[in-house]
Amino acid sequence: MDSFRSLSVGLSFDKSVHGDDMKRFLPNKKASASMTSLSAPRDGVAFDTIQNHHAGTSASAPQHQSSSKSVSAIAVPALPSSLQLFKKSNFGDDAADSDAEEDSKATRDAADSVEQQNGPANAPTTLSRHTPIKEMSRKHMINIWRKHALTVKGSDIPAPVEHFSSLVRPPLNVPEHVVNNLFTRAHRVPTPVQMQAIPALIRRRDVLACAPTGSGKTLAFLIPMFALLKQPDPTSVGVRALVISPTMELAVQIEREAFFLLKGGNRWKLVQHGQSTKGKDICVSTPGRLASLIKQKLIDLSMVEILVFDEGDKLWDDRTDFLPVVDTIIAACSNPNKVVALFTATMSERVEANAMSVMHPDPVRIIVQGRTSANKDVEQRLVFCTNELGKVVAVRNFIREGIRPPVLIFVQSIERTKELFDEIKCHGLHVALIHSRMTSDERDEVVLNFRLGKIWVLITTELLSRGIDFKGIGTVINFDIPLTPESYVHRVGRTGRAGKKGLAVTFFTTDDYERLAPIAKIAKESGAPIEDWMLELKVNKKRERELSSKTPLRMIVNTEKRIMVGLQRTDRRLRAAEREKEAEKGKKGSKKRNRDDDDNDEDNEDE
Ligand SMILES: Nc1ncnc2c1ncn2[C@@H]1O[C@H](COP(=O)(O)OP(=O)(O)OP(=O)(O)O)[C@@H](O)[C@H]1O
Repeated sequence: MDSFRSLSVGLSFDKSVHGDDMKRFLPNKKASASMTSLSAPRDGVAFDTIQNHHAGTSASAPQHQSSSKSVSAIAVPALPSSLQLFKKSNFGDDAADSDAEEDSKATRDAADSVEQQNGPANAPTTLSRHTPIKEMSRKHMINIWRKHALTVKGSDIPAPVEHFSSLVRPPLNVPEHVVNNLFTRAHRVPTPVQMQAIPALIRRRDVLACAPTGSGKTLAFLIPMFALLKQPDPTSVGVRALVISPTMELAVQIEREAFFLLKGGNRWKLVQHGQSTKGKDICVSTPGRLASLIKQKLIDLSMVEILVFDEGDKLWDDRTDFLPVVDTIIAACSNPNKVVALFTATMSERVEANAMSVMHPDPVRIIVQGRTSANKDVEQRLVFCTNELGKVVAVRNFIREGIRPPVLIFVQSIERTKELFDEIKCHGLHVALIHSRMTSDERDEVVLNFRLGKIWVLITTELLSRGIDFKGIGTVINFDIPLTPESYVHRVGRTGRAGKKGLAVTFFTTDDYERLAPIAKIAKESGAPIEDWMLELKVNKKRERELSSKTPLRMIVNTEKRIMVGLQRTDRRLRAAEREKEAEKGKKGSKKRNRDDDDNDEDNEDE
């Protein structure tokens, strides 16, 4: 942690270049308040999660306990009826569109009101006052799919949803508070993956969805989760919805989104680590944490009604260590009627087949754009650097010429996060590093500070390559070229999120040529101007597989460390040479002694 304390040094960004970006980081009370709320529940709101025992920060825990005695419930009052967005009896799509301005004002008022109240939870919402959604013709469905580059497979596919206001209407019946909350964020129109995945899951169909990074997959499974669960069930013996994510950081982020959606609803409960799961509704966790809870019999998954694998290709990839753990979890989710869903931005056919083996027959398969395609809102550049030192020079040049902060830099190993941190920290940047060997408290602190804009440049490993939604990341730099095309898609997808534009720069040297072609292909397909020679550097499939699991050896990028390691190596070589010399001398000495002995023997024989 000492390294992080050195980060609050002055900035050296050019204000004329970064004026707009810097404004984002000026103290913003509203943003700070919402940041604080991630770990510190607001008035009248208490929520526990399986992860927040470590996310939570020492400051949050005592507040939490003092605000609620039985610390495991969200207790937010529903909106007063005068502020309900859905008070109109006929809240159709057209009406919603024309009332857009009015709604957003009412929604802001409603949100403010929720913040201020601290009363008991409301009675269940009545949904019958909404008119049912009209049936959609097959032709209209196909038009929507075409318009949004959606490929949808499966039989009897539920009609896509074109506006969030339709969600409250039968047969979807999403709780009103969920939709109210979407409107407070000005989310009115679903993204393509949401359009199709939400109705499919609500109709209890298993779903396999592959859609670009930053296209709203989290809400695509959380919204139907609330519709499927309908009401909190304090009598349930175990959790009813389970979301599995590959990293703790992502699990915490998903919980935050769930927390956002359940505001204003009834007393939904999220599981806290170590607590009994009795009477709890939702659990978001990593496979490792879950497996350990299952082993200790601290979690009952037999009641799970909806099981979601976020970043599912990582969890279902048989080249990773997750698969046996995932098997244990699936075995524990013994309810045969559960709905199973997998969401990702990159899905190979092998992963799809693996996942389908635990789903009901005929799941709805949704692919937006392609199986491994980069987000088109990200401007992608592949930059040749002569060698490792050339990469350091290139990073410095980027910073000097005016980088768009916040910036995320990916390297291939934990060691290299430290090396690069030491190499660029002297440039007066608010720079930090994060990797999986840090404690969860340290990681939380870095992530929070990055979110708050206190850290401008964050150096990381694959740990943050997937799922993490940092608002406003302007630039991603692949300092070390990713090992796989999938990793490339996820890494560059940390920018250009939710319709915003971003820049992703990938450095490569002559040593990286074998890895370049598939990445260049993805960049080209998403509109980057890629030179043909890069696409022609193909390797065969076998070699491609080898490369994907082999981290290349690279020269140390930190000058001090390189000199030190170089000196140590020279020292070791000198000592080895000396030892060899000594050994040689010893050998010669003993040969001579042997010869002398032989001579003596001969002398003796002569005698
Ligand atoms: N319908 C919507 N309209 C506008 N913004 C949205 C909508 N749905 C989600 N968002 C926003 O888009 C951003 C990205 O969403 P999310 O993190 O779910 O993306 P993702 O598809 O899961 O990305 P990744 O593949 O990287 O995990 C979030 O900030 C979210 O609030």
